[in-house]
Amino acid sequence: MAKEEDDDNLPDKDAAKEFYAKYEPKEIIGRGVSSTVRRCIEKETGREYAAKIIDLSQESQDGVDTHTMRDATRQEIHILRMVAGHPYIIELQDVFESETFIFLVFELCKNGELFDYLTSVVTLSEKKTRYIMRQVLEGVRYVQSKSIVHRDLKPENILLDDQLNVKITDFGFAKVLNEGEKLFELCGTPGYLAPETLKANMFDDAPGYGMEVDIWACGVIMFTLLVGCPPFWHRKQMVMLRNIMEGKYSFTSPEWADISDDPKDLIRRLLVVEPNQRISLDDALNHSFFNPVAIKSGGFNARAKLRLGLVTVRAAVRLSRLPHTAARDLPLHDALRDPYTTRVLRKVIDGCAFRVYGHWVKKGEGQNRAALFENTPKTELKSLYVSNLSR
Ligand SMILES: Nc1ncnc2c1ncn2[C@@H]1O[C@H](COP(=O)(O)OP(=O)(O)OP(=O)(O)O)[C@@H](O)[C@H]1O
Repeated sequence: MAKEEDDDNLPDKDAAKEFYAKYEPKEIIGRGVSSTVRRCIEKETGREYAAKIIDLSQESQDGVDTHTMRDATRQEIHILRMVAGHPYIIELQDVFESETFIFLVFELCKNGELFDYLTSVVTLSEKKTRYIMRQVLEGVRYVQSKSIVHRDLKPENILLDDQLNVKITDFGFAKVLNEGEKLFELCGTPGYLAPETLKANMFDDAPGYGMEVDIWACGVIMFTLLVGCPPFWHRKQMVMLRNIMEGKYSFTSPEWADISDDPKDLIRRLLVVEPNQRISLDDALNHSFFNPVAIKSGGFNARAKLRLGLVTVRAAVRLSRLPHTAARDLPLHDALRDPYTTRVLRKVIDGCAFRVYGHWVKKGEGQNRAALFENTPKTELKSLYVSNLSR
């Protein structure tokens, strides 16, 4: 790394003697609105961590009060400590505070954001989605067990460690809820907002929202993982927000044709507009998507037997069709005439297009992978939230 860059970005040494005494900062691995994240090494053990260095003086220049920023960070630290000790939630290892900087030392997630992983693979198989979503739902269940609502769940806030295990992060919008308490502030990222969050902001008589908003966001994430584009996206944001409030999305784009019924059914139950009819996290984790052929030893389970029969028949049909569907047997003129209709080629085309153009070259109406990159409103929403805090 260039020396000037280090000089530019590393906080004054006097400001955080304790941090430098214990850790050796290395290269920058990410940037937030008001923070820089660096890999660092704990001197005593040689273990690697990620240090999020929050520049409070920078916040002051941007017009957000330093004290407000400090208080908001302390609140985030408080919540991070409440949710500590779960395998699918980011572990806060150390905190150092100085006049102008706060250092948060986290466990290092070598595989970065789920968002970037999805970008590199375009879509996830049902199996991978099952693996990731089980961990996400378990992590959120733990958060809820502490009466905390995260309010900003999305693939950017789900990090992956070196084993590709989920680590839910960014508790900047999280809040501890009292029994029966409802919230009204608008905060989060537009495409992931639950209908009740939008209604709480739009209608005076709205009942507010609670922890169910995180379950909705899990539905949006799961949909996005499977097909690589979000369920409610529309190029006009107002239409997208209306789609969310009406729960208007569909499984009609070509990718869904290859996806089985179980994940669709779970998404339908997660994306229920009425929060008290939305599936609970326990029920979501017990859904057949996570237990494909659960046959209990002992008693006869008709449902499981039927499912096993269906899976077996489907597998047999696929095997018998293999010679006709495999790419090596695809007639050249078919492949040239309409390659996108062939699944195996579709995957390759999507992957190439994505790598070349850096965005989704989309066919289905009303959906666009580029939407995944439209995160900028978060900044506006965050400052809205911070200004709410200062009231
Ligand atoms: N523990 C970690 N391990 C590996 N990379 C990380 C870790 N924490 C953050 N990063 C990387 O650093 C980037 C910035 O993280 P940060 O938490 O500052 O982002 P942010 O949530 O966008 O910021 P802000 O809270 O200011 O909005 C992340 O997008 C991620 O790529």
